[in-house]
Amino acid sequence: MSAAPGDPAHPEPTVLHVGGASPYDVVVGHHLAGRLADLVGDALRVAVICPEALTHLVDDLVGPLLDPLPDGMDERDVTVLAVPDGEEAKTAEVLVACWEGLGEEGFTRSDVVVTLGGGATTDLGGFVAASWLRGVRVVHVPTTLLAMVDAAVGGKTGINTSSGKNLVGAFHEPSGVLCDLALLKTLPRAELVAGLGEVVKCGFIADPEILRLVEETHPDELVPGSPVLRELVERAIRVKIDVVVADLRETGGEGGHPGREALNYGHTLAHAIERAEEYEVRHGEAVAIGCVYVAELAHRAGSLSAEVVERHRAAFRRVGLPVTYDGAPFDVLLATMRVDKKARGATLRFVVLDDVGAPRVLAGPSEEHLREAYLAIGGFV
Ligand SMILES: NC(=O)c1ccc[n+]([C@@H]2O[C@H](COP(=O)([O-])OP(=O)(O)OC[C@H]3O[C@@H](n4cnc5c(N)ncnc54)[C@H](O)[C@@H]3O)[C@@H](O)[C@H]2O)c1
Ligand SMILES: O=C(O)C(=O)C[C@@H](O)[C@H](O)[C@H](O)COP(=O)(O)O
Ligand SMILES: [Zn+2]
Repeated sequence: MSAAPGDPAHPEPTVLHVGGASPYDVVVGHHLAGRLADLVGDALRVAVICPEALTHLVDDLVGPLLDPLPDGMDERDVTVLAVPDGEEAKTAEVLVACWEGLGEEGFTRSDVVVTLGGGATTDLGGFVAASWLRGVRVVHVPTTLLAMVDAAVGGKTGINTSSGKNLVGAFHEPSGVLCDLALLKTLPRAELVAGLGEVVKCGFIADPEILRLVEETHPDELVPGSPVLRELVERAIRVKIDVVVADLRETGGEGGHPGREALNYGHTLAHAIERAEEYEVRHGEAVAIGCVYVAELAHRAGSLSAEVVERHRAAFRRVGLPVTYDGAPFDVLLATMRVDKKARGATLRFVVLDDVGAPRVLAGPSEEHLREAYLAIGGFV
């Protein structure tokens, strides 16, 4: 993450502004560590929440926070709170351990949490910041494609419980997000591909140009450093920003648009699959399966053409994501889907499409359609 100003191989950073009551910027570019100091400002204490496996990235990130110190500051304490990798970090036990860490440091309301990691880390670290002293500042430095295009933006934070995914959390917007594309170079291919699941999702719910790029680009070109990957990243972030600015707290959209729930496209089944697989399946992979499932459901409910259903299969497959699932009986998944956040009482609600870019909520689909759609993605009842 060392600074490389004016690097001719990389264009200037793109600054994407998120408006609203707590505005902030999402910066996309290369070698952005130098920008962290401005975001941290005059905080005396900084806690970096980071998976153990990525702590080697911390020195480059925090170096500019310590040298030079802001005018008038003669010391700054930087603490690293190392957390378990991936989904294992999103537990009540790890949350409590982070609170204890902040308590030991005497963390006050003017101090800042920095998250460095994938979406599991930004979800956990964001919730630590949301809950400590009822809310301290957080800056996200996402290190996976998925966290850059989705998890770090928009202020949804949380952890899992034994009943399911993200069932405890808060809306807590970051003070800034630094998407340093240089960090993606060490990301395993399977993790990059998982991030493309959320990118393709954004294509279906709001930006057909994303689909065109995916359909016309050879998948081998979707690598860190490629202009097309950068364009996909920026387009997906723009989709997310537009949605969260209009409906930060997921209270609903206007004119039939589902509002923020649109970003949950494919997630009702995806979260149930993740739980059934004890989080051994990547989130982005489960989202791909979940999107194909809900496309099949919409088709049966009479809203989506067979052609667009097949376009789902082709687009997710093209980037290397799964589009079938047969790991759990339908009733097991249905039981988990009943505690999805979009459900209301006994009524299941899904985000479906009438067409590309035209999402809406389907409430209370028939159990027959739910089962048929599961069979259509290779499942069993
Ligand atoms: N809050 C939101 O709006 C939101 C949106 C989407 C997803 N999510 C959540 O995000 C999580 C998934 O995030 P994810 O896909 O980033 O997974 P993740 O955080 O589990 O990271 C995946 C793996 O990549 C490794 N890794 C991360 N950065 C790396 C790098 N630069 N080089 C090498 N290895 C690296 C991690 O150590 C981990 O093993 C899920 O919990 C999901 O629910 C939240
Ligand atoms: O930001 C949102 O809103 C989303 O729904 C984005 C999803 O990609 C993300 O996985 C989110 O964490 C799901 O939220 P949840 O409310 O279903 O837990
Ligand atoms: Zn998601």
